[in-house]
Amino acid sequence: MKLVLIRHGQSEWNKRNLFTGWHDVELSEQGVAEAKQAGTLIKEANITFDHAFTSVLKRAVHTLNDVLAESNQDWLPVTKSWRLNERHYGALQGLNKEETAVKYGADKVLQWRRSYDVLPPLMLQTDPNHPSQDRRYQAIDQRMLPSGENLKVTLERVLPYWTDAIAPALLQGENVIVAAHGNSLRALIKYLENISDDDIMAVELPTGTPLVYELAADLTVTNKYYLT
Ligand SMILES: O=C(O)[C@H](O)COP(=O)(O)O
Repeated sequence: MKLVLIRHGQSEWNKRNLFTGWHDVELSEQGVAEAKQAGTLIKEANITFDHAFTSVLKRAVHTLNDVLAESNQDWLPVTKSWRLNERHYGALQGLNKEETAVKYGADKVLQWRRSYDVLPPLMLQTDPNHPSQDRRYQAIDQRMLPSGENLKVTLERVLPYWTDAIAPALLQGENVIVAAHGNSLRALIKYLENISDDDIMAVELPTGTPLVYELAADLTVTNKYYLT
């Protein structure tokens, strides 16, 4: 069976080079075009799905909608979960990445962005943008609400969703698409390909580009390629 991972198309905040995390921004015009193109590529490759998964953030949800529309699979059952959200970027959310590098140093910012286990600076629970203020997240155990996540913490909350929701669909022989985010997908890729904590630092995912995994019956990866 096939597992297709797709990072959302370019968002308005990708375009402005802002740390985004759980902030809910729309796709840019270019991002919509990328999502539609991804759908066309999936159609041309004759890939059909049995189930789709996405996050509760509109840049991923809308990317999935465009992909399904362009590949004529609008009818597909879709399941959304906060566990597929982008990593929470803590107090960095809304800041410009380049300006932050000038202020705190490029090395520090690289560490915040790509190290496996360094946490970004904390977002306080009293912040009006903290997820505890958002209806979508009220069902989450308050102790799990992040104040800033590194890739390790992101993997720890993505993995139960893989095990409980995505893997069971694949194990039934279903083809699955997951439309999510740069870092929630990097976490999944680290797990799927057994990539080390050091090597995952260099793994980057382009926006709006379907990544196809062909999986054996036990879900080991037998082949991997981008549709471009
Ligand atoms: O949340 C963000 O800012 C981006 O979607 C991913 O950012 P990164 O490339 O800094 O991890």
